[in-house]
Amino acid sequence: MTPAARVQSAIEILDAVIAAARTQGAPADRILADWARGNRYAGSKDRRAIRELVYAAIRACGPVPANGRSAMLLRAKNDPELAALFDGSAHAPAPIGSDEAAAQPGIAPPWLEERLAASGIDGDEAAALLSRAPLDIRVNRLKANPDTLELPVNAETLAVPGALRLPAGTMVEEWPAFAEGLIEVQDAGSQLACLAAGAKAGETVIDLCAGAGGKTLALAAAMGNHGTLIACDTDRRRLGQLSPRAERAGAEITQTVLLDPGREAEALADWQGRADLVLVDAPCSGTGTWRRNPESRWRLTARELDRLTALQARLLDIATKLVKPGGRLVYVTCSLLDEEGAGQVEGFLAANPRFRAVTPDLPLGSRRGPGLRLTPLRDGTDGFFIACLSAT
Ligand SMILES: C[S@@+](CC[C@H](N)C(=O)[O-])C[C@H]1O[C@@H](n2cnc3c(N)ncnc32)[C@H](O)[C@@H]1O
Repeated sequence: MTPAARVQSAIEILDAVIAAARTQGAPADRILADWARGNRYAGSKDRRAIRELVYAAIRACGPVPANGRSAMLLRAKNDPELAALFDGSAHAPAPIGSDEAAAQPGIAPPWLEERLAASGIDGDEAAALLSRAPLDIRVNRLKANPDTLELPVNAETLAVPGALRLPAGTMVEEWPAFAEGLIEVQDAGSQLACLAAGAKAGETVIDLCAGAGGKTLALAAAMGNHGTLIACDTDRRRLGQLSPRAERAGAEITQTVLLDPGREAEALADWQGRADLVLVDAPCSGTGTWRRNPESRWRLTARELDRLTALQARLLDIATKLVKPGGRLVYVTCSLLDEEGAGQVEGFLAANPRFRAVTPDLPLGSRRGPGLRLTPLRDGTDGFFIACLSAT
């Protein structure tokens, strides 16, 4: 493909990404993969270049752009080489019209930028939400020793025990160490959230929103495979991914419980007041993960944020009933909005005097209200809010 044809293809893919963002359709990664499958003439270099063009354009636009061309024009404004490729030749984008409008730059749609700023995320902190994420792995202590594990490439050691950092795009899934369950792909921020949970051998632990079990596996490793570990979720497909992962990781203590939305407490009736630890890794807006899914900021609405904060409050309420006297509740979101983090937990503490906040002892992060916050700029992780709540 010529460089100009790559730009035109990127514009068409952006059109699909924008349409999907407006209709809650497929994520950008899937749209790119589908495009590659349907356009076999594009070689690996073409695909890589197109991917770069698409993601750079997504990152550059704040509000949802009108179309793919206006998003690419925004980038072309500051890149004369890119602008020169709009030459109207075969498969190239049409020449840029003198009055043609480029999309609006920014960090996010204005309402969301305002909410972030009100939560103390602006300037460089906000810009870093759209930086490129590295690839972090967790060494699985059930099967490997972080000090002696040999990997095909040199990895950076991090302040997080057992965490290693690799360049983005490293194909770890092809390594024997991955197939054998010696390592798991997991952002260092997620690993810190698990560290904050402080799960210990012999405990009864409930991972209330386990998804595909990323944190469940880390909890099993922290527990040294001793105790009871219950992974719950309302999403059958995600929860179904846990068993094969647990098998590969040698996480033998994990059990799964599929929850019915609105009737979660019923499925967990046997565990009321029995858990040493309940982890609520709550569904959230994901503002801390824009490094990986930059177009997700075009999907979020104020109404969806309200739905999420109400769901988080409900999940916290369900969790309180599971925690035994002297136990703990650890609340985590990968969001940097206070309404999903510090504000949510402040409201919880006001309504639940049985719980008090304890500052998690972590090598990274900074205080935010009753919890701790990790940010891409300061901590080099995805954005997270973590609160440790101890019960009397
Ligand atoms: C942030 S994700 C969890 C990620 C997972 N803990 C991990 O480490 O990979 C939030 C999860 O909450 C689940 N969820 C949504 N509503 C729920 C509910 N009412 N009860 C339990 N889980 C719920 C979602 O299906 C999603 O998997």
